[in-house]
Amino acid sequence: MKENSSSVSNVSKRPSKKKGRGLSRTQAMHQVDPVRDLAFEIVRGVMEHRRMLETTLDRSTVQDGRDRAAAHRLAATTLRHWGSMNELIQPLLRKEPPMVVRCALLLGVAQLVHLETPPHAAVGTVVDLLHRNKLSPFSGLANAVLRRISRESESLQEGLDQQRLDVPAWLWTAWGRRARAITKGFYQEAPLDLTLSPGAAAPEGGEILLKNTVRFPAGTKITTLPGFEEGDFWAQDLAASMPVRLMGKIEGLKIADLCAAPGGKTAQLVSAGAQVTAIEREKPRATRLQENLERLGLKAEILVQDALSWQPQTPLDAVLLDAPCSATGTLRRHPDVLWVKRPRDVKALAEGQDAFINAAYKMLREGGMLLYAVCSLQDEEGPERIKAALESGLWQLEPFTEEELASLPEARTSEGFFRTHPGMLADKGGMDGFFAARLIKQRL
Ligand SMILES: C[S@@+](CC[C@H](N)C(=O)[O-])C[C@H]1O[C@@H](n2cnc3c(N)ncnc32)[C@H](O)[C@@H]1O
Repeated sequence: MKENSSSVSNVSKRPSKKKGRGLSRTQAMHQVDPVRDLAFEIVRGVMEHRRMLETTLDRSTVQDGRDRAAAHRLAATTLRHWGSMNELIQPLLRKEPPMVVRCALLLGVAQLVHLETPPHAAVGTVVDLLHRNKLSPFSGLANAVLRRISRESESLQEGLDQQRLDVPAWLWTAWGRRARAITKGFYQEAPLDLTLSPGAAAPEGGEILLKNTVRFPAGTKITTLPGFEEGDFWAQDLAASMPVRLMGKIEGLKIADLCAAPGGKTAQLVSAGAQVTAIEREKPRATRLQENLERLGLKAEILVQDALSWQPQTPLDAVLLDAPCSATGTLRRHPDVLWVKRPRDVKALAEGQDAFINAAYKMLREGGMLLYAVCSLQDEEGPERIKAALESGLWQLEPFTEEELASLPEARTSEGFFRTHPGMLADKGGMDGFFAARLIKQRL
């Protein structure tokens, strides 16, 4: 499957003008290629250290926005197709190369097989990358493997079950019958969905998906759209906009948004007329939430604290819990999640989600509503959490009705939960994976 990546295919290395002091001639010749260097760092971070892609990007000294975007795209493509590309090179290796070399090789394969980079550039830049990283002994191997792939990629790919290979076994099993559709969905780059501020007109050129949600093609920069500075909209995937919609009429209600930053759902709650307390534990993220609301001209009480230990002065009408989760629903944007998360992370997150549900119980008035949501595809973080909450006897499920989900009927489960995955709405560009359920507080 080819991905559209003019940015990477057009970026060639920039040979250094001057010889660096103390560098060998070869190193000096090949010292500047910020895109591949950053992509290499990102992929190594994920595969060697289980470090999230965004963490490496945040730490990077590469400033140029186009270089960062091209590096992100190259790294994301490599991570998305890691499993099948690994299988592709396997028969061409006589010995197992160290992981660092494998990262460089697969960056090359991604360029050849998925990004339409001209073979001489893909091979040459990987060889240079190895030289720059004191891995020159592997340059012959890279040359041989990548040249062979560039000549024979079609026949070498024959019979490979790409989708199956690109997903770690534990996730493939956990996704069950949804696995193929999910994988096909996450191969696509996510479009840009905007939620419109009350009364704002949609910027031209978008496709209206639902009331107040407009879709622009993948790669659209939100800051370049007219109306951004004026606060006419914010970025929010269609699926992510659904939990608040599913809270129904909330005008005038006292609501806490327990895990609030960067604030997409807080903005929806305030726009719908609720009195909102937004709680966020991380200070920098709370600052971002504040800035986002200011741009949109919306007001909420923002508290920087641990929602697990917060108690309102008077019981609340509703709580929105967009709980910390494995984020497997966001694989289109974050393919690193595939390789960073482990089954034990999901287990620990599920325990945390139960703790948040119990904390929410103490905040609500009797009959108050908990809207539970996670951007996860895992049963343990979705239906299983709700089943556990119901078994406690503290809650009653208020199923989402057919009318409430008339615009997305395939997202309604037989239990009355909301559940999406990246393969849904495929003809319009897909959507994130989300789970949501509505619980009502019962008397003890
Ligand atoms: C899934 S994100 C929330 C996205 C947000 N609801 C939105 O729509 O923009 C989870 C957030 O919860 C925050 N968080 C995690 N644990 C928390 C806690 N114990 N108390 C408050 N916030 C927490 C994280 O810092 C993160 O910003």
